[in-house]
Amino acid sequence: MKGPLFYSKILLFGEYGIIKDSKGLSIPYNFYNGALKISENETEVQEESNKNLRKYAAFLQKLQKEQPTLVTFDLDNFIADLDRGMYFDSSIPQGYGVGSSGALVAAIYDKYALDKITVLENLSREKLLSLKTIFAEMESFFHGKSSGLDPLNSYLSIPILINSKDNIEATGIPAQESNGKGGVFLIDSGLVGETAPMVQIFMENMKQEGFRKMLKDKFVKHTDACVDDFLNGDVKSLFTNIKQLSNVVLDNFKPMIPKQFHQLWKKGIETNAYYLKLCGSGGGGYILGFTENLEKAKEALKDHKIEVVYNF
Ligand SMILES: Nc1ncnc2c1ncn2[C@@H]1O[C@H](COP(=O)(O)OP(=O)(O)OP(=O)(O)O)[C@@H](O)[C@H]1O
Ligand SMILES: C[C@@](O)(CCO)CC(=O)[O-]
Repeated sequence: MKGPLFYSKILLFGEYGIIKDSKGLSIPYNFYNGALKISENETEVQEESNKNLRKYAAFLQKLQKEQPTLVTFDLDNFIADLDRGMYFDSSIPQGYGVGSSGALVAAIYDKYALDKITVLENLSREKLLSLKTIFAEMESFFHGKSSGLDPLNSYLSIPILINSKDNIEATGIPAQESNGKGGVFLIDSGLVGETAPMVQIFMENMKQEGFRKMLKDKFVKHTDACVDDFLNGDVKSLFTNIKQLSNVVLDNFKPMIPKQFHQLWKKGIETNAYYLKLCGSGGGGYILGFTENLEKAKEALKDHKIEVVYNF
Protein backbone atom coordinates (compact mmCIF):
# COMPACT_ATOMS: atom_id res chain seq x y z
CA MET A 1 0.00 0.00 0.00
CA LYS A 2 1.14 3.53 -0.75
CA GLY A 3 -1.03 6.59 -0.06
CA PRO A 4 -1.19 9.91 -1.95
CA LEU A 5 1.84 12.21 -2.02
CA PHE A 6 2.12 15.24 0.23
CA TYR A 7 4.65 17.91 -0.66
CA SER A 8 7.13 20.05 1.21
CA LYS A 9 6.52 23.79 1.45
CA ILE A 10 8.44 27.01 1.57
CA LEU A 11 7.20 29.76 3.82
CA LEU A 12 8.43 32.66 1.70
CA PHE A 13 7.41 35.21 4.32
CA GLY A 14 5.82 35.24 7.75
CA GLU A 15 7.89 32.93 9.97
CA TYR A 16 7.26 33.86 13.62
CA GLY A 17 5.18 36.85 12.52
CA ILE A 18 2.24 34.60 11.70
CA ILE A 19 2.14 33.38 15.28
CA LYS A 20 1.50 37.03 16.13
CA ASP A 21 -0.74 38.10 13.28
CA SER A 22 1.57 39.26 10.50
CA LYS A 23 0.91 38.36 6.90
CA GLY A 24 2.42 35.20 5.53
CA LEU A 25 2.86 33.52 2.18
CA SER A 26 3.55 29.86 1.82
CA ILE A 27 4.04 27.93 -1.43
CA PRO A 28 4.26 24.19 -2.12
CA TYR A 29 7.76 22.94 -2.96
CA ASN A 30 7.31 19.88 -5.11
CA PHE A 31 10.96 18.88 -5.06
CA TYR A 32 10.35 16.78 -1.91
CA ASN A 33 7.37 14.67 -0.90
CA GLY A 34 6.15 11.96 1.42
CA ALA A 35 3.42 9.32 1.59
CA LEU A 36 2.17 6.77 4.11
CA LYS A 37 3.34 3.34 3.13
CA ILE A 38 3.05 -0.20 4.44
CA SER A 39 5.82 -2.64 3.74
CA GLU A 40 6.73 -5.86 5.43
CA ASN A 41 10.48 -5.95 5.82
CA GLU A 42 11.26 -2.70 7.49
CA THR A 43 14.62 -0.94 7.30
CA GLU A 44 15.94 0.92 10.33
CA VAL A 45 14.73 4.26 8.99
CA GLN A 46 11.26 2.84 8.41
CA GLU A 47 11.18 1.36 11.90
CA GLU A 48 12.16 4.72 13.37
CA SER A 49 9.38 6.41 11.42
CA ASN A 50 6.89 3.75 12.55
CA LYS A 51 7.94 4.31 16.18
CA ASN A 52 7.43 8.04 15.77
CA LEU A 53 3.98 7.49 14.32
CA ARG A 54 3.06 5.33 17.32
CA LYS A 55 3.87 8.18 19.68
CA TYR A 56 1.86 10.43 17.42
CA ALA A 57 -1.13 8.05 17.56
CA ALA A 58 -1.05 8.28 21.36
CA PHE A 59 -1.01 12.07 21.10
CA LEU A 60 -4.01 12.08 18.74
CA GLN A 61 -5.90 9.83 21.14
CA LYS A 62 -5.38 12.39 23.88
CA LEU A 63 -6.22 15.28 21.56
CA GLN A 64 -9.56 13.85 20.50
CA LYS A 65 -10.43 13.04 24.09
CA GLU A 66 -9.71 16.61 25.15
CA GLN A 67 -11.25 18.30 22.12
CA PRO A 68 -13.83 15.94 20.64
CA THR A 69 -15.59 18.74 18.78
CA LEU A 70 -12.37 19.76 17.00
CA VAL A 71 -11.47 16.54 15.25
CA THR A 72 -11.76 12.76 15.65
CA PHE A 73 -9.85 9.94 13.98
CA ASP A 74 -10.26 6.32 13.07
CA LEU A 75 -7.53 5.40 15.54
CA ASP A 76 -8.26 1.66 15.50
CA ASN A 77 -7.41 1.59 11.84
CA PHE A 78 -4.39 3.85 12.33
CA ILE A 79 -2.99 1.52 15.01
CA ALA A 80 -3.82 -1.59 12.97
CA ASP A 81 -1.87 -0.10 10.04
CA LEU A 82 1.05 0.70 12.35
CA ASP A 83 1.02 -2.93 13.49
CA ARG A 84 1.29 -3.90 9.83
CA GLY A 85 4.44 -1.78 9.60
CA MET A 86 3.16 1.52 8.24
CA TYR A 87 5.60 4.43 8.12
CA PHE A 88 5.89 7.84 6.46
CA ASP A 89 8.00 7.30 3.37
CA SER A 90 9.40 10.77 2.84
CA SER A 91 12.21 12.53 0.99
CA ILE A 92 11.50 15.76 2.92
CA PRO A 93 14.54 16.53 5.10
CA GLN A 94 13.66 16.82 8.78
CA GLY A 95 14.45 20.02 10.63
CA TYR A 96 15.18 21.90 7.41
CA GLY A 97 12.28 24.35 7.47
CA VAL A 98 10.47 22.80 4.52
CA GLY A 99 7.71 21.16 6.50
CA SER A 100 8.45 17.47 7.03
CA SER A 101 6.10 17.37 10.01
CA GLY A 102 3.50 19.40 8.09
CA ALA A 103 3.38 16.84 5.27
CA LEU A 104 3.13 14.04 7.82
CA VAL A 105 0.22 15.75 9.60
CA ALA A 106 -1.56 16.31 6.28
CA ALA A 107 -1.14 12.65 5.33
CA ILE A 108 -2.50 11.41 8.67
CA TYR A 109 -5.47 13.76 8.55
CA ASP A 110 -6.20 12.72 4.98
CA LYS A 111 -6.15 9.03 5.82
CA TYR A 112 -7.65 8.83 9.31
CA ALA A 113 -9.71 11.92 10.18
CA LEU A 114 -13.45 11.31 10.45
CA ASP A 115 -15.79 13.83 8.77
CA LYS A 116 -12.81 15.46 7.15
CA ILE A 117 -12.90 18.61 5.10
CA THR A 118 -11.78 17.51 1.66
CA VAL A 119 -9.72 19.28 -0.97
CA LEU A 120 -12.41 18.77 -3.57
CA GLU A 121 -15.17 20.77 -1.93
CA ASN A 122 -15.63 24.48 -2.32
CA LEU A 123 -13.24 25.79 0.30
CA SER A 124 -14.79 28.81 1.95
CA ARG A 125 -12.73 30.99 4.25
CA GLU A 126 -14.47 29.37 7.24
CA LYS A 127 -13.53 25.89 6.10
CA LEU A 128 -9.92 26.92 5.48
CA LEU A 129 -9.80 28.41 8.94
CA SER A 130 -11.27 25.26 10.51
CA LEU A 131 -8.66 23.19 8.74
CA LYS A 132 -5.89 25.49 9.92
CA THR A 133 -7.14 25.29 13.53
CA ILE A 134 -7.23 21.49 13.39
CA PHE A 135 -3.76 21.34 11.83
CA ALA A 136 -2.35 23.77 14.41
CA GLU A 137 -3.43 21.38 17.19
CA MET A 138 -2.25 18.31 15.29
CA GLU A 139 1.16 19.82 14.53
CA SER A 140 1.71 21.13 18.05
CA PHE A 141 2.98 17.64 18.91
CA PHE A 142 6.08 18.34 16.81
CA HIS A 143 6.42 22.09 17.24
CA GLY A 144 5.01 23.30 20.49
CA LYS A 145 3.06 26.27 19.26
CA SER A 146 2.17 26.00 15.58
CA SER A 147 0.15 28.10 13.19
CA GLY A 148 -1.05 25.03 11.26
CA LEU A 149 0.01 26.65 8.02
CA ASP A 150 2.54 23.98 6.98
CA PRO A 151 0.09 21.06 7.02
CA LEU A 152 -2.56 23.24 5.37
CA ASN A 153 -0.19 24.05 2.54
CA SER A 154 0.80 20.44 2.12
CA TYR A 155 -2.81 19.22 2.32
CA LEU A 156 -4.10 21.64 -0.31
CA SER A 157 -0.95 21.86 -2.46
CA ILE A 158 -1.60 25.48 -3.41
CA PRO A 159 -0.07 28.79 -2.30
CA ILE A 160 -1.69 30.17 0.83
CA LEU A 161 -1.90 33.80 1.81
CA ILE A 162 -2.31 34.62 5.47
CA ASN A 163 -3.77 38.07 5.91
CA SER A 164 -4.00 37.67 9.67
CA LYS A 165 -4.58 34.87 12.14
CA ASP A 166 -8.21 34.38 11.23
CA ASN A 167 -8.15 35.53 7.63
CA ILE A 168 -6.46 33.17 5.21
CA GLU A 169 -7.07 32.41 1.58
CA ALA A 170 -5.81 30.26 -1.25
CA THR A 171 -3.95 32.49 -3.68
CA GLY A 172 -2.07 32.54 -6.94
CA ILE A 173 1.46 33.84 -7.25
CA PRO A 174 2.84 35.72 -10.28
CA ALA A 175 4.08 33.35 -13.00
CA GLN A 176 7.83 32.88 -13.03
CA GLU A 177 9.97 34.55 -15.66
CA SER A 178 11.62 31.52 -17.21
CA ASN A 179 14.76 33.46 -18.14
CA GLY A 180 14.55 36.03 -15.36
CA LYS A 181 17.85 37.18 -13.91
CA GLY A 182 16.63 37.39 -10.33
CA GLY A 183 15.35 34.66 -8.09
CA VAL A 184 14.62 33.04 -4.76
CA PHE A 185 16.97 30.28 -3.63
CA LEU A 186 17.67 27.95 -0.72
CA ILE A 187 21.09 27.61 0.91
CA ASP A 188 21.73 24.35 2.71
CA SER A 189 23.29 25.24 6.08
CA GLY A 190 24.29 21.60 6.53
CA LEU A 191 22.87 21.71 10.06
CA VAL A 192 19.65 20.24 11.40
CA GLY A 193 17.44 22.76 13.18
CA GLU A 194 14.63 22.04 15.57
CA THR A 195 11.48 24.07 15.45
CA ALA A 196 10.23 23.66 19.03
CA PRO A 197 13.23 25.20 20.87
CA MET A 198 13.40 28.07 18.36
CA VAL A 199 9.73 28.88 18.86
CA GLN A 200 10.36 28.71 22.62
CA ILE A 201 13.16 31.30 22.35
CA PHE A 202 10.83 33.50 20.33
CA MET A 203 8.00 33.20 22.89
CA GLU A 204 10.47 34.00 25.68
CA ASN A 205 11.68 37.12 23.78
CA MET A 206 8.09 38.18 23.30
CA LYS A 207 7.84 38.70 27.06
CA GLN A 208 10.07 41.78 26.61
CA GLU A 209 8.40 44.98 25.60
CA GLY A 210 11.32 46.09 23.41
CA PHE A 211 11.21 42.89 21.39
CA ARG A 212 7.43 43.14 20.98
CA LYS A 213 7.81 46.70 19.73
CA MET A 214 10.56 45.72 17.26
CA LEU A 215 8.38 42.89 16.03
CA LYS A 216 5.40 45.10 15.41
CA ASP A 217 7.16 48.22 14.08
CA LYS A 218 9.82 46.53 12.00
CA PHE A 219 9.61 42.79 11.50
CA VAL A 220 5.88 42.57 10.83
CA LYS A 221 5.87 45.82 8.87
CA HIS A 222 8.57 44.62 6.45
CA THR A 223 7.10 41.13 6.26
CA ASP A 224 3.67 42.49 5.32
CA ALA A 225 5.21 44.78 2.71
CA CYS A 226 7.20 41.88 1.20
CA VAL A 227 4.06 39.76 0.89
CA ASP A 228 2.18 42.57 -0.85
CA ASP A 229 5.07 43.30 -3.21
CA PHE A 230 5.60 39.67 -4.08
CA LEU A 231 1.93 39.10 -4.90
CA ASN A 232 1.70 42.35 -6.87
CA GLY A 233 4.83 41.49 -8.82
CA ASP A 234 6.45 44.73 -7.67
CA VAL A 235 10.01 43.40 -7.74
CA LYS A 236 11.71 46.75 -7.20
CA SER A 237 9.83 47.51 -4.00
CA LEU A 238 10.17 43.89 -2.90
CA PHE A 239 13.95 44.18 -2.87
CA THR A 240 13.85 47.40 -0.85
CA ASN A 241 11.69 45.69 1.75
CA ILE A 242 13.52 42.39 1.77
CA LYS A 243 16.79 44.22 2.46
CA GLN A 244 15.23 45.83 5.50
CA LEU A 245 13.77 42.52 6.63
CA SER A 246 17.15 40.85 6.25
CA ASN A 247 18.69 43.55 8.45
CA VAL A 248 16.05 43.33 11.17
CA VAL A 249 16.40 39.55 11.32
CA LEU A 250 20.19 39.75 11.59
CA ASP A 251 19.86 42.23 14.46
CA ASN A 252 17.06 40.54 16.38
CA PHE A 253 16.88 36.84 15.51
CA LYS A 254 20.53 35.88 16.04
CA PRO A 255 19.81 32.55 17.80
CA MET A 256 17.86 31.46 14.74
CA ILE A 257 20.81 32.09 12.37
CA PRO A 258 23.61 29.52 12.56
CA LYS A 259 26.81 31.31 13.68
CA GLN A 260 28.79 30.46 10.56
CA PHE A 261 26.22 32.36 8.48
CA HIS A 262 26.22 35.69 10.34
CA GLN A 263 29.06 37.06 8.23
CA LEU A 264 27.59 35.79 4.97
CA TRP A 265 24.24 37.33 5.90
CA LYS A 266 25.90 40.70 6.51
CA LYS A 267 27.93 40.51 3.30
CA GLY A 268 24.74 40.15 1.27
CA ILE A 269 23.29 43.32 2.76
CA GLU A 270 26.53 45.27 2.31
CA THR A 271 27.14 44.24 -1.30
CA ASN A 272 23.47 44.01 -2.38
CA ALA A 273 24.39 40.74 -4.13
CA TYR A 274 21.70 38.85 -2.21
CA TYR A 275 19.54 39.17 0.89
CA LEU A 276 19.06 36.31 3.32
CA LYS A 277 16.07 35.54 5.53
CA LEU A 278 14.90 32.68 7.71
CA CYS A 279 13.22 29.73 6.09
CA GLY A 280 10.68 28.55 8.66
CA SER A 281 11.92 28.61 12.22
CA GLY A 282 15.65 28.68 11.37
CA GLY A 283 18.34 27.35 13.71
CA GLY A 284 19.74 25.30 10.83
CA GLY A 285 18.25 23.63 7.80
CA TYR A 286 17.70 25.91 4.85
CA ILE A 287 18.22 29.64 4.68
CA LEU A 288 16.20 31.55 2.08
CA GLY A 289 17.89 33.97 -0.27
CA PHE A 290 16.55 36.65 -2.63
CA THR A 291 18.62 38.17 -5.39
CA GLU A 292 18.14 40.45 -8.37
CA ASN A 293 21.01 38.72 -10.10
CA LEU A 294 21.38 34.97 -9.63
CA GLU A 295 24.74 34.85 -11.40
CA LYS A 296 26.18 37.43 -9.04
CA ALA A 297 24.68 35.72 -5.99
CA LYS A 298 25.99 32.32 -7.03
CA GLU A 299 29.46 33.77 -7.46
CA ALA A 300 29.34 35.43 -4.03
CA LEU A 301 28.04 32.21 -2.46
CA LYS A 302 30.16 29.80 -4.44
CA ASP A 303 31.21 27.80 -1.38
CA HIS A 304 27.59 26.88 -0.65
CA LYS A 305 24.97 24.52 -2.02
CA ILE A 306 22.19 26.52 -3.63
CA GLU A 307 18.79 25.45 -5.00
CA VAL A 308 16.85 28.02 -7.05
CA VAL A 309 13.12 27.76 -6.29
CA TYR A 310 11.63 30.75 -8.13
CA ASN A 311 12.75 33.09 -10.93
CA PHE A 312 11.84 36.77 -11.19
N1 LIG B 1 9.21 10.37 7.70
C1 LIG B 1 8.87 10.65 8.96
N2 LIG B 1 8.42 9.67 9.78
C2 LIG B 1 8.08 9.93 11.06
N3 LIG B 1 8.16 11.13 11.63
C3 LIG B 1 8.59 12.14 10.87
C4 LIG B 1 8.96 11.95 9.50
N4 LIG B 1 9.32 13.15 8.99
C5 LIG B 1 9.21 14.04 10.01
N5 LIG B 1 8.78 13.45 11.14
C6 LIG B 1 8.54 14.07 12.45
O1 LIG B 1 8.61 15.47 12.30
C7 LIG B 1 9.65 16.01 13.15
C8 LIG B 1 10.32 17.17 12.45
O2 LIG B 1 9.49 18.25 12.56
P1 LIG B 1 10.01 19.75 12.80
O3 LIG B 1 8.81 20.56 12.92
O4 LIG B 1 11.04 19.75 13.88
O5 LIG B 1 10.79 20.03 11.45
P2 LIG B 1 10.23 20.29 10.01
O6 LIG B 1 8.77 20.03 9.94
O7 LIG B 1 11.08 19.49 9.10
O8 LIG B 1 10.59 21.80 9.82
P3 LIG B 1 9.64 23.14 9.79
O9 LIG B 1 8.45 22.89 10.65
O10 LIG B 1 10.54 24.21 10.33
O11 LIG B 1 9.30 23.32 8.38
C9 LIG B 1 10.59 14.85 13.36
O12 LIG B 1 11.30 15.00 14.57
C10 LIG B 1 9.63 13.67 13.41
O13 LIG B 1 9.05 13.55 14.69
C1 LIG C 1 8.23 29.48 13.15
C2 LIG C 1 6.88 29.26 12.48
O1 LIG C 1 6.24 30.55 12.41
C3 LIG C 1 7.05 28.76 11.07
C4 LIG C 1 7.70 27.41 10.94
O2 LIG C 1 7.54 26.92 9.61
C5 LIG C 1 6.08 28.33 13.32
C6 LIG C 1 4.65 28.23 12.80
O3 LIG C 1 4.00 29.25 12.62
O4 LIG C 1 4.21 27.08 12.60
